[in-house]
Amino acid sequence: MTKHFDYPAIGIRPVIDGRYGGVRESLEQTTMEMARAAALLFENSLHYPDGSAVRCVIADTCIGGVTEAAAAARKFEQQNVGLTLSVTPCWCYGSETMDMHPTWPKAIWGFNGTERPGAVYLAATLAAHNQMGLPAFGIYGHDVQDLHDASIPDDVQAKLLSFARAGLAVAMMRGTSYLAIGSVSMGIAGSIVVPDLFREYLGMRNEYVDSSEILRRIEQKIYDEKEFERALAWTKKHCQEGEDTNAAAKQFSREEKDEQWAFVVKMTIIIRDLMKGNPVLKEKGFPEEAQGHHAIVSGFQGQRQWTDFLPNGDFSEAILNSSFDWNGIRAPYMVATENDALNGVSMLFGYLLTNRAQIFADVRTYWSPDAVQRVSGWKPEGEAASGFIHLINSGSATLDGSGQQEEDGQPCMKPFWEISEKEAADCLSATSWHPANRGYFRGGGYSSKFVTKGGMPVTMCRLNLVRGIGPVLQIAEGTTISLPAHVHSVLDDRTDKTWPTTWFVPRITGQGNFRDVYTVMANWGSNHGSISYGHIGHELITLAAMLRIPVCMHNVPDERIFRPSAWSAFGMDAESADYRACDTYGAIYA
Ligand SMILES: C[C@H](O)[C@@H](O)[C@@H](O)C(=O)CO
Ligand SMILES: [Mn+2]
Repeated sequence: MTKHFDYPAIGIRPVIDGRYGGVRESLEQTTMEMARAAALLFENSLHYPDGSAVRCVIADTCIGGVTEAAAAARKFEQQNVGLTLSVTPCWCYGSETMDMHPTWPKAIWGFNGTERPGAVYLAATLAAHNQMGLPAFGIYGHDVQDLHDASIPDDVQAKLLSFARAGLAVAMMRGTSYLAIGSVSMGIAGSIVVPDLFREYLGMRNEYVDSSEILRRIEQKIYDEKEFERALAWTKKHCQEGEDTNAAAKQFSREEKDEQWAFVVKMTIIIRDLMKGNPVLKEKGFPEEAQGHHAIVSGFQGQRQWTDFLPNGDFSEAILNSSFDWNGIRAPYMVATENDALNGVSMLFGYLLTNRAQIFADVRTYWSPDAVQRVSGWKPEGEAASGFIHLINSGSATLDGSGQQEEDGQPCMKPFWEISEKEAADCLSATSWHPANRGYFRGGGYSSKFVTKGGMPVTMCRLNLVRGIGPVLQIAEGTTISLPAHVHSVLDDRTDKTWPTTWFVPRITGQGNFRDVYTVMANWGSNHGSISYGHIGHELITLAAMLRIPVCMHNVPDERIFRPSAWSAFGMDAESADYRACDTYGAIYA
């Protein structure tokens, strides 16, 4: 487990007018109070992936000039700060006080007052940031506040939190790894793992193990055997086996099926250990294996060499991506099926921004209203009136995606520490585990089947690599829907009905790639998408700007979009400005 101190902190820089003899003294307290208020907001609102409160580090003194700026930078380095917020209620000296760290995401909150001009410092210092190629986010309130008003207005809070969530995501992924287990799955471009992307844009490294490592660990019992017994008993009790839809001649015997259950449970423990390590392995004489690959996200190739003769990874991927297992309710592990690293990164973005488990899915079918009516006799209405998209893939969809958790009577997916025992149990009850379709998976295994409850606000995203541009991100906010039972059956049964299904309607704007539901699907850049609970498109946009990844398609309203101040110097067409700004600054770790 990561220790709390290992998570990066938010560094807070109280910036002040350096003139002693009256001005500085009169502002010391107000400035420090602003820093404390920001820290309190972060600590009370934001959590690390283990559920603990976010840590803030405030500079020891107000920063009135370069010496104090350097002292703050030194303190921040020592205390594992990963992003900074400068706050000030007054005029101070821009380039003399600014945060000049080359990679920390930065923001400045300039108090919108008029007794002293914090917003003037903000503008002056943003100009310095832009002149020096160190983009920073600018924050100041819409309404003028009185100098001693210590409250943080709602609009300022929203921007502070968006900045902090995205900045923490940047900081938390840096220094971790993507673990590829196996290689390229069925020619899927996203599983051609490109190390330059990880190193230059995300600050991550790539680890690679051959899938045979899983077999070795199974054969040589390199796993916690006690945990395995516990895990198997739990699985037998909580994971109900579903109908075997294979032709009778292709069905495995009961004995073979039971062996496969034991196999996939071991695989699950082993994939987790490969990612994170496990001290029990050291006690068993495997100190190297005990360390793990420091992986914040992984992918399992599976198809085809592995699944052509061994049980598939569906159980392992689904359980690891969920917020619960035989060890209770716990943080999900990000595991991409088909080793689609680009979708794995998309999941990681959604996860780090929300602390919620993610649904990995094929973006499989656009169902037009006419097609639905033709095959089911039902004319789609309400949210389904313009058609919908069938999201479905065996494996990596989190069981949290069944929608059995609730907030205010509505289905939702929660951070693990808010999930009740009953909600976890309900997700498991809503899921059946079917012997894998042997046409695809000759070696068997078990695929998770659930149908996502309608009514959840969700955001689908996907990172693509485009030769000549680099990475681009696409984002579609929308909602899950429920279909009338008979319509669901007709549509679902035409596909791989032993896989988890989510019916998704993106929010349509009538324009561009969001002209209609069909156009969203037609412009999706790959076979996969990652689906996060909530409408987090604006936070993905802020994160993408920090990483210098342009957003090629989104349906987020303008008023929610928050990018570094420099972006507005690239012109008034937001999309084109985003592309040129990302191109100008380049990957942050290049
Ligand atoms: C079983 C099949 O090979 C599926 O896994 C395939 O359609 C995909 O998921 C492609 O993304
Ligand atoms: Mn797929």
